[in-house]
Amino acid sequence: MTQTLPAGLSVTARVPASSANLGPGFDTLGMALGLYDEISVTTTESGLSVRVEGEGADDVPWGPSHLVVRAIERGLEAAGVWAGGLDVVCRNVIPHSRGLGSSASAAVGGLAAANGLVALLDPALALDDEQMVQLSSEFEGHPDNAAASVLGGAVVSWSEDQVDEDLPRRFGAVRLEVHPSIRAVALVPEDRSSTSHTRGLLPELVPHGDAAFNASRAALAVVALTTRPDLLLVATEDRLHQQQRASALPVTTRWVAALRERGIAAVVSGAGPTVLALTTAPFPADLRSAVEADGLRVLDLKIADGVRTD
Ligand SMILES: Nc1ncnc2c1ncn2[C@@H]1O[C@H](COP(=O)(O)OP(=O)(O)OP(=O)(O)O)[C@@H](O)[C@H]1O
Ligand SMILES: N[C@@H](CCO)C(=O)O
Repeated sequence: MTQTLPAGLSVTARVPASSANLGPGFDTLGMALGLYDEISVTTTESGLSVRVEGEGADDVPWGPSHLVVRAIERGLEAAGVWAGGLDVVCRNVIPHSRGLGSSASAAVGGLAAANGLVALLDPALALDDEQMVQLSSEFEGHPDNAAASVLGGAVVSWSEDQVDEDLPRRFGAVRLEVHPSIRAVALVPEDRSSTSHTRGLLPELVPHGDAAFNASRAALAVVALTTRPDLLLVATEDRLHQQQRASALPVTTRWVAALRERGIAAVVSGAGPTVLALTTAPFPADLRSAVEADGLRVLDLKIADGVRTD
């Protein structure tokens, strides 16, 4: 039986950005980064009001097609709960289309806000982390980003083959506790890049040798991230997607190579164009100046916990 949320309930979800792939873990590894969007939702008697502040405010629709609104509705539907009306305020900090998982954060934030409202009505109806990973990955399509924003830390995520087209694909993820000495630095270009465009550059088939190369590095990445940060440079090597996307990401490719030459474990963040550097030492001042002079922002970011609501 559908239950109705009374007007006047409010929640705020604080959802981290994420970086997918981490080099060799294409469509699998991810990490939550301490750059947060905030989504406040209040139930009303009727109607929908949407306000967006900050990143993307001029680009995203302020109505029912807004990603966050669709995710809130999906979250309420999954819990079997209905709202007469909603007042939604998005305070966005995560840059859009830069490889920092903004669309997954929007999906996770909307679902978490809905879940927070559901919990106020009846905690027994609220979704657990496993269901949040499933729904957000289904909704957005990239479990490596979505699971990182749900669970925090670093994640190993996976999707199962879809055996029945009438049933949703199944997704799963586990959180890894990142070694406390590892810090993340994001080099964020001004230019945007579309995930669907750079995915289109990937070949249908890959050589067996390259697949084996990446399997070893992805497995090693789990070790390096959790207990052996000294192995990060070798553990972040990739042969499956970064070079294949290089023609669309010339600035990114140049900085990944320059940082790696200096011994810093740099990778393309998600589908780019951001560069993610994982390091146990402070980011060198000369490199920081050179990157900034090239027009990229340099962000020192914490490895974040997952989405929170209050
Ligand atoms: N907070 C948001 N609110 C509404 N729409 C959003 C929000 N964040 C992202 N989007 C939508 O998602 C698009 C970006 O998705 P895309 O997958 O290309 O990049 P990304 O998620 O930022 O990066 P990546 O998936 O490579 O890490 C934006 O252009 C916008 O349409
Ligand atoms: N694994 C996905 C992440 C997109 O954010 C890709 O690289 O296309």
